[in-house]
Amino acid sequence: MSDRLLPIKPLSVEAFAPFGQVITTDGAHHYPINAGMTERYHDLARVELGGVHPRPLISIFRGQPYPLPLDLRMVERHPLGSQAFYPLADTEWLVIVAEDKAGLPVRIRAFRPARGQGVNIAMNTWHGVLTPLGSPADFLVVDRGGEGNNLEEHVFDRPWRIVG
Ligand SMILES: NC(=O)N[C@@H](O)C(=O)O
Ligand code: NI
Repeated sequence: MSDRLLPIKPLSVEAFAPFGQVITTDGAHHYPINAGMTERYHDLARVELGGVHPRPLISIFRGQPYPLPLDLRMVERHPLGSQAFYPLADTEWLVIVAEDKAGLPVRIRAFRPARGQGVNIAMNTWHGVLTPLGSPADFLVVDRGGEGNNLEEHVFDRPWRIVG
C-alpha cells in the first residue's frame, strides 16, 4: 500500500502549460475552408521533432483500462520529440506528468481531461504511459520517429497512489 497519494485534477490549458499543450477547439483559432463546409481549428499544438533524421509518426494506440486507485510505479520521457494523444471517442482517461529536477521527475500531477480534450506532451517531459479508465479506448498519437533512443524511463522507489 503506497503512502504517497496523488489527487486527480481537471485538465486545463493553464495547469498543463509547463508540460505541453491541451488539444481542444475551445478558444482555438479557427476559420472556414472548403467553401464553408468545413471549419479548420488551426495549429492546436507544437509538434517537436529532434535528433537525427526525425520524422512525424501518426499511430493509433488501443489502450486497455487501468483500475483506480492506481499505483504509479514509472514515468517516462521522450528526449527527441513531443507526443500527442487525442481520444477517438468519448473516453475517461488520465494524463500524468511531472516536472524535472536534475534529471528526476518531481511534483507529479494527474489530470483528467474533459470530453474533447487531448494533449501534446512537450519534448523531454516526464509522463505516465497512456492511461485509459473504465474501458478500452483508441487514441490518435502523433510523435517522433527516426534515429536514436527516444525513451527514458524512471522507476519510483516507492509508487504514487492515484486516487479517484
Ligand atoms: N512507448 C510508447 O509508445 N508509449 C508511451 O510513450 C506512452 O506515453 O504511452
Ligand atoms: Ni510516451
